Amino acid sequence: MARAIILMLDSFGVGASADAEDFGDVGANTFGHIAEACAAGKANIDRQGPLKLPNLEKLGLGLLAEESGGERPAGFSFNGPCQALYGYAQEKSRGKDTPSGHWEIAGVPVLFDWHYFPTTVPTFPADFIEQIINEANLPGILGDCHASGTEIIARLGEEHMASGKPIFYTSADSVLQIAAHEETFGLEPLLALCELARQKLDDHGLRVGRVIARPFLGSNAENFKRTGNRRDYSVLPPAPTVLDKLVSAGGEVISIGKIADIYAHQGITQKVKASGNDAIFDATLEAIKTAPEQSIIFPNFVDFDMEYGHRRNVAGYAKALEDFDQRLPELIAALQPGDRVFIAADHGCDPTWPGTDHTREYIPVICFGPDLNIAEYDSANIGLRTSFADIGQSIASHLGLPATDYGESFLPRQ
Ligand SMILES: O=P(O)(O)O[C@H]1O[C@H](CO)[C@@H](O)[C@H]1O
Ligand SMILES: [Mn+2]
Ligand SMILES: [Mn+2]
Repeated sequence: MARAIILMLDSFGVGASADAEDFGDVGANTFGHIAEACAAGKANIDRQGPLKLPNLEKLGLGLLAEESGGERPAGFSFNGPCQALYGYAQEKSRGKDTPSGHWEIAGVPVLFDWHYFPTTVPTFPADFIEQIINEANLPGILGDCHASGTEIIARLGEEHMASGKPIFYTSADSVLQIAAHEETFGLEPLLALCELARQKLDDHGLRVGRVIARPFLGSNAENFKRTGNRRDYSVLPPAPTVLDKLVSAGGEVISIGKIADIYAHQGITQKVKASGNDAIFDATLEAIKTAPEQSIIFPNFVDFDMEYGHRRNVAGYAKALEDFDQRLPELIAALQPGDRVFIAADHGCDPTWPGTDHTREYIPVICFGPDLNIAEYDSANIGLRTSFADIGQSIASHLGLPATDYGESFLPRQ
């Protein structure tokens, strides 16, 4: 039995990476700063005191974060021995966005430049917007600027409901986001509009990573809330990922949450819809119980990023981490011999950092399994990995798949 389970903690960075200066992120540290705030009593909403992640800590989280961030996060003191391989990885891809991080983890770094929209207003090309307005028969659009998604629906949501004009915005990532009310505008029209926008961007030769549908509900600025019906329209990864290689070899790739969207539905054999970290955890446990041999089970825990990192909500992020940690024993108990669990992230999103964007950071790399014998390694510490692709290459080795073009495996080839 050989299976791989990738627990993607979306945005859980462990310290500014060597190239953070290029991104204005020197000093960022998602994990380190959350731990620091908790230890200082500054994150006591729905939780209390120092950050407690005992299960992740036993897997080497504190030890690896000391190496990646320069000091042991506040409140973490476990010195091993660890029942896991632990290290940290630097991103080769040029962007600190979600697709770049995910694709690189699957063995395909993004070595081209995405198209980013300028911070000037309007931000989107006039001819592109004109075409969209004409073809979708819209009364116009709102926004056309850089914004935080929750802030812009509070600011423009009521005008949107009254006028029927959808809200177009972007961020420091290569994204075009369209927010619209799920009832007054309608979910299906919003999804159709996003598909049209995806097509037009591609026609214009604009290499925009994702068009994202952002439906919301509510009646006024005080109570607008985004729903779980978000959809991402991604371009295809530029080369076959380890997911594609497993599908070609007849295996199963089970997407849980937004994974399928991030890989543009390529290299995926089953899609499990789940929204919210807890539901995603439940779906992951279910897949672990039922997935056949030669499977990749791949959940993305998006709340860390979407609900807490971008919202700069330190206490919320800390609580979500503690909730995740508390459930890890359930997952460990469900594992079967031959399973390898990888805990990783796709970029940072330090909730103490200025702005609302991602931060260029190292990611944690933790690997364990019931029959992974750490004694066979010189050390459980696998140190600095020079690409996230080491994870994809290790999965290729473990599942006996053709090697990916990038990355060095830290697992033996089966
Ligand atoms: O502020 P919201 O809409 O959550 O946007 C965030 O979500 C986008 C996609 O993950 C990112 O580019 C980031 O800006
Ligand atoms: Mn992400
Ligand atoms: Mn994000």
